[in-house]
Amino acid sequence: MYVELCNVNKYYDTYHASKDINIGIEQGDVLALLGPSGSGKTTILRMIAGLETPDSGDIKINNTIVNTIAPRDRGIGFLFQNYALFRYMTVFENIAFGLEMQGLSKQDIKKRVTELLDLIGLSGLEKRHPSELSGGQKQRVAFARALAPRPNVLLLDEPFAAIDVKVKEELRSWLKETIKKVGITTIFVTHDQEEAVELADYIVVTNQGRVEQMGTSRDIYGAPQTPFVAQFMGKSTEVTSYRQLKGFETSIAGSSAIIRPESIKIYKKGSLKQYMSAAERGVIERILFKGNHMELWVRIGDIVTYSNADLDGMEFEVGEAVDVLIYRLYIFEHNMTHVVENSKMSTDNLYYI
Ligand SMILES: Nc1ncnc2c1ncn2[C@@H]1O[C@H](COP(=O)(O)OP(=O)(O)OP(=O)(O)O)[C@@H](O)[C@H]1O
Repeated sequence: MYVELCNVNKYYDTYHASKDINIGIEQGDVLALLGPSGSGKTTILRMIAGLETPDSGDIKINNTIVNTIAPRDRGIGFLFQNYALFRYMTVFENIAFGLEMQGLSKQDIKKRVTELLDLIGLSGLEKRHPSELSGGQKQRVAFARALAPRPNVLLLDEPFAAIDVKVKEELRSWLKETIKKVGITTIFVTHDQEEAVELADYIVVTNQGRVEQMGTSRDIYGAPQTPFVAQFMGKSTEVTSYRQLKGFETSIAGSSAIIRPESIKIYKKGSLKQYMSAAERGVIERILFKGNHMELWVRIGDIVTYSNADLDGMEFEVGEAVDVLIYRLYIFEHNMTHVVENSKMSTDNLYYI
């Protein structure tokens, strides 16, 4: 592992902000720290940076314990959400800042800044001041400034938080490509699962100061180990009376289960040609227009859940009686998650529904 946290604990007075954190990232990989506000993501990032000191445990970079090494000597570059560019410096001066601190010659500084301007696609704008740049351009300059001294690790704290939605999407894919091009080990904090899934090779899900799960986004989405992770990754419905559902009567007696919207399909009453024995009777409670799709909320007994529907698919009305197929549940039993398919449906035939 290139960056590693081993049994790390951090208290703010009596508040236990990081609880026995064990995570690692290989050289060149991108890791997302993903969790709700207050779950301890930034505290982990700040400890890696050296801006906070752990109360116990070790932080290692390239196999060296760095607990007592000053932030500037850890070989780390930072990028924060609010750009933090120096307002009175030009783009060139901002990018050159860390290089001057390193005492590089004027000639070497010029060479490196030119190289970075090319990397961020802003060659020609070096004389501008931050006030003459768009939000996305400012963030690119901040990225170049963080990379200029050739750090071994890049830390990003909510890098897109202050950027508007459209620019954010563009900037995200640009950042992903650029990080991979440079090949730098990167750790970033986000509360946005879409951002984590798009950018990261590995995701660490944090909750109440703990690591709930670490893995690829596919692992975390497809095999959530805790109810928290299952609900945090994608919107879903938690149910306790899931054994009343057709096809799940003999399922494991767990504490609760999650129904994901993609595991449900809603049909016009009587239109189902197969799997009638697996179908529930439901009533449409709410229809929400979501721009490129609809959300159909349906009541099945005391369970209210929802699925997504195409805009050009079947049309439904609130109050309409419908047939509902539930393909799969994620059932939680102690610390285990079971992915359970509907026993009344043969998976061989799923594609013909
Ligand atoms: N310097 C501090 N002193 C006291 N408590 C702190 C300090 N910094 C953070 N905390 C507390 O520690 C907990 C974790 O904070 P942290 O900033 O790590 O969470 P986060 O997941 O990054 O949240 P956010 O997304 O809101 O930034 C929070 O309850 C926060 O109030």
